[in-house]
Amino acid sequence: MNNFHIYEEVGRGKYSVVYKGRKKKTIDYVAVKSVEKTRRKKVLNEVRIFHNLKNRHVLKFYNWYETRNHLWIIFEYCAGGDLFQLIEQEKKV
Ligand SMILES: Nc1ncnc2c1ncn2[C@@H]1O[C@H](COP(=O)(O)OP(=O)(O)OP(=O)(O)O)[C@@H](O)[C@H]1O
Repeated sequence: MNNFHIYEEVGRGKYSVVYKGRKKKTIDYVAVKSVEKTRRKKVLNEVRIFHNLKNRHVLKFYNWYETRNHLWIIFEYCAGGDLFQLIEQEKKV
C-alpha cells in the first residue's frame, strides 16, 4: 500500500470503505477498497473472480494488498460514482 496516495472517501459498502487513490509518481487514479480482515474469505473470492474478468463493461482489477488489519483492493476508478449511477444518468438523457 506504500505505492499509493489515498485521498477522500468516495463510497461505503457494508464492510468496506472505498477511497480515491493515485499511484505514486504517476497520474494514474484508482479506486482503493479497504475491507476488514474478518472478511478475508469473501474478499479473496471477489479478487479471484475480478482477476479473471476482462471485459470492457467491467471495471479493471489491478491488485490487492494485505496489511495488519485490512485487505486492500485496487481497481479502476469510476468518476461520478458507481456504474449503476452512471447508467441511471444515461437513461435520463
Ligand atoms: N471503482 C470505483 N470508483 C469510484 N467509486 C466507487 C468504485 N467502487 C465503489 N465505489 C463507491 O463505493 C461504494 C461501495 O462500493 P461497493 O459497491 O463495491 O461496495 P460493496 O460491494 O457493497 O461492499 P461490501 O462488500 O462491504 O458490502 C459504491 O456505491 C460507490 O459509491
